[in-house]
Amino acid sequence: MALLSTINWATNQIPSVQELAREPLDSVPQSYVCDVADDPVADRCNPSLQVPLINMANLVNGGESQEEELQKLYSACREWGAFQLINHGVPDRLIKEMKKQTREFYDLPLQEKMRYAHKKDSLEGYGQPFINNQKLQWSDMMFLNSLPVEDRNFSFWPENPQGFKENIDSYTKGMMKLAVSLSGFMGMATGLKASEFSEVGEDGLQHFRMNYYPPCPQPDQVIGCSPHTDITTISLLLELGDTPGLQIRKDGYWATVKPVPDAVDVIIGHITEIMSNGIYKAAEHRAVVNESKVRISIICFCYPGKNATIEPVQDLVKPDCPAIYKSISLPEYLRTYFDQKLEGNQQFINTFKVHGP
Ligand SMILES: O=C(O)CCC(=O)C(=O)O
Ligand SMILES: [Fe+2]
Repeated sequence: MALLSTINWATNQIPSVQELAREPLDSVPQSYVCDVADDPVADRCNPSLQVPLINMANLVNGGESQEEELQKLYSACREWGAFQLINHGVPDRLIKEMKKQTREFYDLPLQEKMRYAHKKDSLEGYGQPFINNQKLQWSDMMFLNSLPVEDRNFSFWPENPQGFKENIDSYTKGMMKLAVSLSGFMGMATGLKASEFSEVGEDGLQHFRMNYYPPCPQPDQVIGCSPHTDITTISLLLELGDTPGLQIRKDGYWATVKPVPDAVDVIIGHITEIMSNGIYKAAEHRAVVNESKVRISIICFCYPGKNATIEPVQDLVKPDCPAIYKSISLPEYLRTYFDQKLEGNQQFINTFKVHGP
C-alpha cells in the first residue's frame, strides 16, 4: 500500500482557481487575501540576490573542474539550501514533451480534469486539497504517487493528452536517477564517499506535482504557494516558461529564482538537513503569482526508500560534532508530518532534534 494511503487526510475539495481566474475579477475573493501580519518579511525581496548555478557536467566529468564545482555545491547547499542545475542529463526531448503536455493537460476543459479530482481523504489527483486554517492558495495542482511503481494509482494518471502517462513514467524515473546521483555529489562535497549520502536510492519514494498558478488581478494580495520548507531529501522543480514565481528565503530576504532555460531548480529538504547533521539547510521557499501571466511548475519530491532510517550519516557525527537529530524511520517521519494536519512545517524538523525544539 502507498505510504500516504495509511494517513488520514483532513482535506476538502475547493474550486478550481484556474476557472475562478477566467472570470472578470476586480478583486480576489476574501478567502484568498493574505494577512500581511502573518508574514512580516513578506515584502522584503532583494532583487540583487541570485540563487547559485551548478553545472552537473563538471561534477560528473571529474578532475579539477569537479573539485571546484563540489565547493560551489557545498556553499549552495549550506548557505542557500537551493540552486539551479544545468547539464543535468535528463533528456531534452523528454523535458520538452513534459512541458508541452502539462500545458495541454491544464488547457483541457474542467470536466475532463475533474475525472482525476482528489477523492475525499486522499492527496492524489487534480484540484487543491490543502485545507487548514490558512488562507487559500492561488493555484491548482495535480498530485501523483510516482515512485516506487507499485505505489501508483493509475486511476489518477491523465489519459489525455495522449502519451502523457508514459512520459510522466519516464520523467519521474529520470528525475529519481538525477536525485540519486546529485545526492551522491552533495555527500562528496562534505568529504564523504558518494555512496554514503545517496540514500535516496533508486528504490526511493517520489511524489510528483504539477502546479498551475493563474494570473491574478491583485498578485500582491495572494500567495501561490505559502512559505514552507520541503520535507523531502531533495525536490526537483522544472519551470515551464520564463515567468518567475519561486522565491527562496536568504538571510531574511526573498530571492526570486529567474528561470534558466532547461535548468532544474533544486530545493533541499529536511531529510538532507538531518542526514548532513545540520551542515546543509532545507530552504524556506514560496511561490508568488503574476498579474498577467500563467506560471506552471512541475516538481518531483524525492525521498529515500520506505525502509530507510533517517538519521545523521555516521561519518558526520564526531565527538566534537554530536548528532543533532534522532533516528526515525521514513514511515514514522511522514506520519509525524502529516499528522500535523498540514499546518505548516517551519517547526517540523525541530521535532527530531536530540535536545528538543
Ligand atoms: O511552484 C513553485 O515554484 C513552488 C512549489 C513548491 O514549493 C511546492 O510545491 O512544494
Ligand atoms: Fe516546496
